Amino acid sequence: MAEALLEFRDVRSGYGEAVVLDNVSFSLPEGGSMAVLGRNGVGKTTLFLTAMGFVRVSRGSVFYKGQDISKVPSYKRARLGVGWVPQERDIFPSLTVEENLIVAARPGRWELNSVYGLFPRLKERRANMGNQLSGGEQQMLTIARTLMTNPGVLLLDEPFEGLAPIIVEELTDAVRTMSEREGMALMLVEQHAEVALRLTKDAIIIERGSIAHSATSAELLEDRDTLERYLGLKLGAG
Ligand SMILES: Nc1ncnc2c1ncn2[C@@H]1O[C@H](COP(=O)(O)OP(=O)(O)OP(=O)(O)O)[C@@H](O)[C@H]1O
Repeated sequence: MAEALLEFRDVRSGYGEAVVLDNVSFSLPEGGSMAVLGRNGVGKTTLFLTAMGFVRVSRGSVFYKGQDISKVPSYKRARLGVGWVPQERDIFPSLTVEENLIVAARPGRWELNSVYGLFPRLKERRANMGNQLSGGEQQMLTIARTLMTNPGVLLLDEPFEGLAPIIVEELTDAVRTMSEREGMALMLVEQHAEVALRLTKDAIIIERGSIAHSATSAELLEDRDTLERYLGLKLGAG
């Protein structure tokens, strides 16, 4: 079995006195990819915030590459390789695309050329200012900036939300290439279960702060009952 890259062991976390996640255990292997599914407000974003250390763990532990990082501050987790792509697009509006990428850069296999290879549209726009980009291009730049930090794992929080279908297609192609061809480990929070399941190897469904179901993504895609029970989804046949 591949070694665990990011692992939650019996994690409880939340805001102040409010417990949001409880009893959460999962293991993302090197090169793995995991969809995090669940209805609104069940704790998906909180799971990422807990992995990043923005939300405190009150029980259990978070491990990265075998190291207990439960008490490691967020900036150090980022430096260790936990790469967070927040829901809010995170770019510098008054820098060009290329400057946005360069300021994020840390040594590793992801550098300007390889990132432009993944996002040709950003190469075309490399001299444009951040604030001259469309929403979809800003989202690409947000992901690309995190890649430039050469993380060990990417945590993508609803990266396709509110984007035009054509852009979603470009972005899903990039995520697939990253994951399947480049072996980049990632976790993906996504409202559209079908999109997420087609991009990942494994999936967990969160319900009221705990993992209600876990399966391979391929299995879950076929498991209409489970998708309907936890996500209220009625997928068409095939
Ligand atoms: N800063 C905060 N302080 C207190 N409670 C919060 C805070 N952020 C989120 N919560 C609560 O934590 C719970 C889980 O929220 P979270 O954003 O993790 O859910 P989610 O599954 O990502 O939902 P969505 O799909 O709507 O983004 C919700 O009940 C929410 O109200």
